[in-house]
Amino acid sequence: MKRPDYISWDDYFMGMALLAAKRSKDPSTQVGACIVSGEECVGQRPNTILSLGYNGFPIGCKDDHFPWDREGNFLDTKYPFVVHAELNAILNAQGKSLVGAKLYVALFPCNECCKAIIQSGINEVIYLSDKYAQTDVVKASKKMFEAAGVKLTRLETQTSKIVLDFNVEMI
Ligand SMILES: Nc1nc(=O)n([C@H]2C[C@H](O)[C@@H](COP(=O)(O)O)O2)cc1CO
Ligand SMILES: [Zn+2]
Repeated sequence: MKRPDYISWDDYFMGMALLAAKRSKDPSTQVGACIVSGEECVGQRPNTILSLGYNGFPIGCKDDHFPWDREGNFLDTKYPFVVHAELNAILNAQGKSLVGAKLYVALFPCNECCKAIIQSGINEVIYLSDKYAQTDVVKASKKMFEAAGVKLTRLETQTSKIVLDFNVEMI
């Protein structure tokens, strides 16, 4: 008989996004994104991970030379420099077609990532938290997603926690 407590596809892909977030050096907010092929992705089997990304500075912009601060003069903060998880995941796909793909991300995408998501052909965004729903950034995103016909799904996970234990001898 099969193991009953295996994780669902949705929890698996959101888990991958959360694991990617662990690579982020942002001291306050770590975000990860996972892009997965959908049923209608040409040349791809469904449920295949196409790309992953997390928030960080662009290649060559060293974490030791660029600021991670949230406050101060604009150029002394992370905001002009950081690449969001969603955009990094799209760019990390390195030209692979994302038409008809799904994007899993913990936090609802901002308006800038929203534009890149729409233009890349991703047609569904699955997220966990919409804690900035009241901001104009998220309102602008929703306006564009709706106009572009991108499906928005808040994920109700089947499991509340997944623990990774590197002590494989214990298995
Ligand atoms: N959807 C998102 N994806 C992201 O990768 N981020 C990143 C940008 C920053 O590095 C960090 C937010 O910083 P803070 O303002 O909470 O200290 O998370 C932020 C959002 C929210 O729109
Ligand atoms: Zn963004």
